[in-house]
Amino acid sequence: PIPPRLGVETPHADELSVLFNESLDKWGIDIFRVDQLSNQHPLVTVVFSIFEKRDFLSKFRIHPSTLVNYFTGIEEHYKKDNPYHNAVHAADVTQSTHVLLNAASLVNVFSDLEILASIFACAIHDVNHPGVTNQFLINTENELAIMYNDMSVLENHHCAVAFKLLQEPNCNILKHLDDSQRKQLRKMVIDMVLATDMSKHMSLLADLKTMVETKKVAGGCLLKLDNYSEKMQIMQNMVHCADLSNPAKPLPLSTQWVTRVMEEFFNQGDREKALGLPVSPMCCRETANIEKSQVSFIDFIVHPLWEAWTELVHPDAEHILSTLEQNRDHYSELSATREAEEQQ
Ligand SMILES: COc1ccc(-c2ccn(CCC(=O)N3CCOCC3)n2)cc1OC1CCCC1
Ligand SMILES: [Mg+2]
Ligand SMILES: [Zn+2]
Repeated sequence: PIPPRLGVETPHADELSVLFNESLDKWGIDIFRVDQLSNQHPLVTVVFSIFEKRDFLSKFRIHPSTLVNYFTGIEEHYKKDNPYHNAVHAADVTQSTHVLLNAASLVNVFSDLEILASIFACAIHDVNHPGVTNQFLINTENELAIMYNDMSVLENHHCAVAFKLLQEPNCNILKHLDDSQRKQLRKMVIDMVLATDMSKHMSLLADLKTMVETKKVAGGCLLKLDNYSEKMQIMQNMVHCADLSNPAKPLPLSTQWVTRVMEEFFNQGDREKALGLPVSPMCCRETANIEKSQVSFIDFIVHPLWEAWTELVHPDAEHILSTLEQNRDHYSELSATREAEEQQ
């Protein structure tokens, strides 16, 4: 049976293909509308449409139904009742990276295999996420923390689940890659997914800043990216930027992500309270200051990262950085009014 257009069966196929024709390559597509129009298959349809647009089915000889089978399996392994770490987040990070890859200054920097690896890594980067943080799994001596010795527990798990699923029948999308390509892709995907662990953030950003400095010296072009580690640094930072892109999206999208991540954090806080564990920062629904937390998250983590990325791909990400700065000011004003109200 040939798979449906857009990779999913939906009564809204026409509306969805119009949305993709207009916005698949755009920063700020309404990914929540993609979720609705795709009959709750946002990841399958986003991956299928990106693979088609980049001609990956023929380039890598992937049968459409193998692609649909595999990413349907991946999508099913994203927990639907996670408010934040669900298939919509995976679709969002995947589509965001697809847009970042189209930056003019990144043209001809990456091979098709590197682009395939980046898109694949985003699609699977949080698969089977349990809706709690690494620290929670470590503190509760969860079997995953035991399995991975407290090191990037979630990120190791996401990789393992994704590659195990490839071995299911009619799911091996890498079947027609040669051995060397498959080995390279596997290494690149692991390197990118493990770099989405927040504990790697500071070293990743430091490397990016160094690269931006050397690029400036080299007259502003991304030359000599022939060695693996420099190219991988860019790919890791690109996926990490996409993973931290919520505050840099148009405000109506950003606020929905804030609601979702806070609900997931508060659920964790409830569980920590019930277990008599200390409640993690920002996880207490009674005391958390949502707007204030967003302002510090942006000021200390997201803005420094996007500032460095914007310099690297100058001038292609200026609009993203300015959206981030506008959103930051919005949350800051909200936080000030809330504080003033609480004074009265
Ligand atoms: C929309 O808001 C957010 C969106 C994404 C993040 C975020 C942080 C780190 N990542 C990367 C994955 C990771 O390491 N996580 C996943 C989130 O939980 C912490 C471990 N993602 C944080 C966000 O807000 C902060 C958390 C509450 C207020 C400030
Ligand atoms: Mg993650
Ligand atoms: Zn993520």
